[in-house]
Amino acid sequence: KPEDAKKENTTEPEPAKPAEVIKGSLKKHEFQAETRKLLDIVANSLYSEKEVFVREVISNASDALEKLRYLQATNAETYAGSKGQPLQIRIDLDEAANTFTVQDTGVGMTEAELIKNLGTIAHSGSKTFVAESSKSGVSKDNIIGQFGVGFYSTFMVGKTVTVYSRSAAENAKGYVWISDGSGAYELAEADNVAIGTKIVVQLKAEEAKYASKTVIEDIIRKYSNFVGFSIFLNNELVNTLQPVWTMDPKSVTAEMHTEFYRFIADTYDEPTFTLQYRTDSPLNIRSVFYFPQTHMEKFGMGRMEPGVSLYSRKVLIQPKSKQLLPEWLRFVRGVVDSEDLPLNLSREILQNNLLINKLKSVLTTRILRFLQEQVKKDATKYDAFFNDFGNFLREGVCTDPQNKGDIAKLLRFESSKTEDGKKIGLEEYVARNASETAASSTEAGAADAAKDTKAPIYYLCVPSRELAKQSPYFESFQKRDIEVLFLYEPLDDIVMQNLQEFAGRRVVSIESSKADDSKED
Ligand SMILES: Nc1nc(Cl)c2cnn(Cc3ccc(Br)cc3F)c2n1
Repeated sequence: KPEDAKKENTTEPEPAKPAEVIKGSLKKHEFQAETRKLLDIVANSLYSEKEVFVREVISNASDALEKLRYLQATNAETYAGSKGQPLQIRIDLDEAANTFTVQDTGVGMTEAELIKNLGTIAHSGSKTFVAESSKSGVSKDNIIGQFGVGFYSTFMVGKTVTVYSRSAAENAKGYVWISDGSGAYELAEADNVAIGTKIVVQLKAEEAKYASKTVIEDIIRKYSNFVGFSIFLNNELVNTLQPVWTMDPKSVTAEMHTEFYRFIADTYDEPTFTLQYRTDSPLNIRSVFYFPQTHMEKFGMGRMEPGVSLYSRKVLIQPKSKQLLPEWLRFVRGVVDSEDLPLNLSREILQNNLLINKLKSVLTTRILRFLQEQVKKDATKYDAFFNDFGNFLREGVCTDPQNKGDIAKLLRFESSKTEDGKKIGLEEYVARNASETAASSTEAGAADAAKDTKAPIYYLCVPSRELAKQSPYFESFQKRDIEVLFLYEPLDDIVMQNLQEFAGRRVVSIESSKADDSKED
């Protein structure tokens, strides 16, 4: 695990091993037509950014390590031979030779798997794959990862790819697989092949940047920073941050959250609030959300980008996704990881959208409940947060009808009965004006009558308390000791018009005709 590797010194010089040697002669194999079509798509048109080949080979390596760890635990005797090796991923770059090499000490491949792994996958998925990948709404980059055909993305940047692999099963032989990504590959037995898989990409001349350490380091940090195995780049440990969202919340310290928050939010402040949320139903979710201390929109510095990234099994799928939370929650930073989001082609894209929408509504509800808990926990701290972020919540009342009732509970106002500067919420207002019944009940249907029999929530839009006191409208309410909310924020008028009612009570401005009812008592 990366945290274990931290104890090992991070620049571990790898003892030189004898180079692999081909045994016998290379045998040529033609790809089946199916496979070739699929692999052409992968190597040429599928990915929006070529850099994702790094993510794909690291994900395959991570899966191979995961698989070996499982087999060592369940078939100890068969896999005893591999016990000596640390489970890790090494990437070595050679600018002179213009090569990118990734090696894992994972379960490795037998000769049959080297042949099968590309063929069958292509065979099983290629029709749906080709059909869906053209219309898929979800970013295509992630679909390949599911097939493990991600390996073939190396041909986006490689003119020749050589794979050395030896299965971790006892007495397995080592093999070498070579291809230029066209219709064929060569295969032979080889000596000095370490258990696991080593992929040597001879880079195209125009892709030499992928032999640069800084380029590859940035790509690893972007996509694969939380892979559960140590990743060494030119013998230096790269992935040191822990995937806090997958850890037991009790074992994550505030410092770990702050470090992680600063990494994902690319900022230096600390989160005001932290929510770590995990559930297995209605779908698997491991998530963490941070509420920043400050934001730029209040200075009119333009609209903030959403800040929650979508991962699947610790691998970045969609950075700063726009689909995970409603727009008015764009100030929230964090990570959502769900194993249930296969993004693969067997499900209708529509279903994926249903999955994403289900995820969005579960997350939004949980965040609203969390913020309501913060109001009760520390109203002063919450009010400070509300002073800075209140406009996002006001926007939510106006743009998210499904959640507007719950968002309204988070709004805070001064009133004719609060001390100057002190705020209350709508629930508090309702609770202490519950005894009131409205003066007149109309002949309208039962529902309306219910609404009318409960005293409305009265408010006054006014720049300050002093001006409220001078308002002729307010005078009559003051005389009858009826509490009136003071809305100092211009936006609040629109918010209240959008809200219309709360907890079964109409929300009424004392400057409007509707408030006249109260004069009849
Ligand atoms: N690292 C790693 N380890 C394992 Cl166990 C597997 C199994 N499949 N793949 C993908 C793949 C498939 C065919 C060829 Br040729 C190369 C290749 F990387 C793997 N990659």
